[in-house]
Amino acid sequence: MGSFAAILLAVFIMIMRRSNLLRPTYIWVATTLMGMGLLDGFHAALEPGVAFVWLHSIATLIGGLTFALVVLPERVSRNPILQTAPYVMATLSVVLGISSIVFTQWIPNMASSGTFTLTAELLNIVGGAGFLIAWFHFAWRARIDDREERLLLANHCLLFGMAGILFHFSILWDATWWLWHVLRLFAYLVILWFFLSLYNRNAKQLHLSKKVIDNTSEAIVVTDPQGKILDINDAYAQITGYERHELIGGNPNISKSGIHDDRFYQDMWRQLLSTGHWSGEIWDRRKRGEIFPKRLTINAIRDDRGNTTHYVGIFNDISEKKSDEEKLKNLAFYDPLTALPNRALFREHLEEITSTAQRSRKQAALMFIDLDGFKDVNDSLGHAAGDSLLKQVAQRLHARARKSDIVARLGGDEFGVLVRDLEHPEQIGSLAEKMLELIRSPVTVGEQEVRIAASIGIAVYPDDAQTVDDLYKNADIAMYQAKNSGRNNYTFFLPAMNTKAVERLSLIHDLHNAVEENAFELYFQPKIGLKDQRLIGSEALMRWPKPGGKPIPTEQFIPCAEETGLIVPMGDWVLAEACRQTRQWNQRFGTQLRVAVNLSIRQLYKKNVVLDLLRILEEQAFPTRLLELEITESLLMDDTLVTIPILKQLRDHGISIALDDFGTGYSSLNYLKRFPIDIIKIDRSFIGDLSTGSDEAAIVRAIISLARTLNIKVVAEGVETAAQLDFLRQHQCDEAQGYFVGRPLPAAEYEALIARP
Ligand SMILES: Nc1nc2c(ncn2[C@@H]2O[C@H](COP(=O)(O)O[C@H]3[C@@H](O)[C@H](n4cnc5c(=O)[nH]c(N)nc54)O[C@@H]3COP(=O)(O)O)[C@@H](O)[C@H]2O)c(=O)[nH]1
Repeated sequence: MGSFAAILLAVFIMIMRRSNLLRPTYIWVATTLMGMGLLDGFHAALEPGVAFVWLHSIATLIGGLTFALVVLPERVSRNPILQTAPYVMATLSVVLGISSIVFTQWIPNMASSGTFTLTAELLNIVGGAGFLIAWFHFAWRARIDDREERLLLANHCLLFGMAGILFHFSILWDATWWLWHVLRLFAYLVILWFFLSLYNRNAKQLHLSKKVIDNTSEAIVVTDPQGKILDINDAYAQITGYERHELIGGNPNISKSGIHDDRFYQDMWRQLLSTGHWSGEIWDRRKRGEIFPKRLTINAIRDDRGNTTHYVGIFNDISEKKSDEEKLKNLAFYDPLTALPNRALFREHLEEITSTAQRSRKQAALMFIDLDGFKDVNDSLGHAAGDSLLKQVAQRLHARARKSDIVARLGGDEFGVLVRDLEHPEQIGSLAEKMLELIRSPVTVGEQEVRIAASIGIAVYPDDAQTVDDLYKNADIAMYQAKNSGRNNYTFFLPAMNTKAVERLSLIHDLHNAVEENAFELYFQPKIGLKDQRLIGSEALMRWPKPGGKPIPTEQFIPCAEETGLIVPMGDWVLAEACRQTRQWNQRFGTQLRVAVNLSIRQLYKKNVVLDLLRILEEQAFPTRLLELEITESLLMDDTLVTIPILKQLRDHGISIALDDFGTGYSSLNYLKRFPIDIIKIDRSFIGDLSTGSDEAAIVRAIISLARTLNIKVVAEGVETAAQLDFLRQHQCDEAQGYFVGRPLPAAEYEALIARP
């Protein structure tokens, strides 16, 4: 019965081995058991007698020797010749078993006169010793790993080993005969238990692995060496869109996208065959036709002899990752508002274009476009309006450029256009003209129509600069030149501009420092009432003294402060200081002197401008009725929808609004009645020649008379002579200001003037 069980077990083990449920070393155990079982079983086909002893004895010898081989160090037992040992032993067992039945006469007599022969004893002792060595090996190894498994094997070997040692006594008494049989039976049962528990454990593990594979989010496919699909997991079906039955037996190339050429797949197979591994990104096609990227790893599964038995492919759908990467790339290289390339990408293009232009000997041009008045739109209509304006300008520029040109947003209200393959620099001039025209045409922002302009600077490669940095710098310089020469135009870079640009940069730098260090001074230019020629107040004028040098002219630093926006903090300081000083004088001298302060467009377009101005007045305890704010004609006309309500509010609080440089701008007397203006300051260019019959005299007379009808006060600027003053008094001009009346004076000197009786 034991031997029958052993043969069954051996077959069972072989099956388990084939389905990879057992580790390779158990093939030794399986073949040994089969050999022993066969030999033990063959004795059933023989007459009771000596053959029994012979078959049992060689079964013990073969079993013991085979098990003993297990103890050999792995590097020895891996020897190909030794690998065949279990098969040799099993074959030997079959041959010996059959020949023992056929040639019974050859079976050596192994028992006589109630004892075993020496040969029989030796066969059993050697076999038993082999088992005991294996027992010791398994018991020892059980301390290190796979404790339960090895202990069962150890017990099995111990039982067979004891049976071998007890063999000598089995013939002596019935009890030892039974004991010998029971030991061998138990040995078979222990090994049966061992394999059953092993099978159970492995089956559970396999089940678990299958579950893990099926539930993993990565797609897994198993193929045979020829690439035929043997199995897939759920994720594979889900990602590819194919049903399981559509794939099993087929080839994974069913999902080929057609994006990769044959060479790609040939390289993949070459690497797979040589290294057993391939990993990379590949585009495949889902069942419904959609192409998707995946990160694929293929591994070859090899048997003990190194032959590939399967390929396992594992992949992730990386569409999302790819789109995230794309988004990141967009963030890094594209402006999110306008979707145009940003400064970084523009620079890359510039570098690439300049290098190709170098090779092809063609020219390339860089245009820097800076919007004029954008900040004012932003400040007055809000950032959403500013954004909408930028988007529309971007669209217009993009639509106008050629496909080969690059239009980019370089930051804020600054755009760049890169024109490649320039045949003649003149063609860039007409492009700039068209761009200016596009920017100039009205833009609808929300409910409102806005008009802006731009200044364009152009630098040509390689004529104007040989490096990208220099090209940038020179286009920038040209752009500032365009701004300085009146805006809304374009300027080509000229080498002479470089010096001016350096001066300008140094002025901006110094201006920043001056604002931080509060390095400005306030001068006061007296104004008199023409009726009684008494001092009625002053115009506060900013001065920037240079330590150890000449003061920096206002015409130089005021425009620069306007451009950089520094005029806002500077203007706030002027207002506060003018009010503080005038209040002090009024308190000290019991006067009601007024003060006029220039208001820049930047200040006017500042958010909360009214509240900020009122706060400053309150802080300085200065009455609003004594303050005049001077604005220029062009500022008033720039965006009447914005400026008029602000001026009205200021006026409602008692502040007078004076229209400065009157006559130099739009000069339409018609608008005067519509706008909230209290004072007109006739520009000094009209005061120069007031001789009888001159045009200027006629204009001045007309202005005074119109202002009277509109109930607007008139101040004449730039009065330099007594004759001019007389003329103005005769024609009932209200007030006068100019060098004849008094030059702009430092506070102390102006104070002396007030104190004069
Ligand atoms: N936003 C601000 N602008 C300011 C401020 N301070 C000055 N300015 C503006 O700078 C421009 C030049 O001003 P400035 O050099 O101070 O010249 C003023 C006077 O000195 C000059 N003036 C006065 N009388 C005469 C004269 O008889 N002849 C003559 N040739 N020049 C004279 O005129 C300037 C004042 O002009 P206006 O402002 O138009 O009344 C100038 O535009 C200033 O506005 C500031 O704090 N903020």
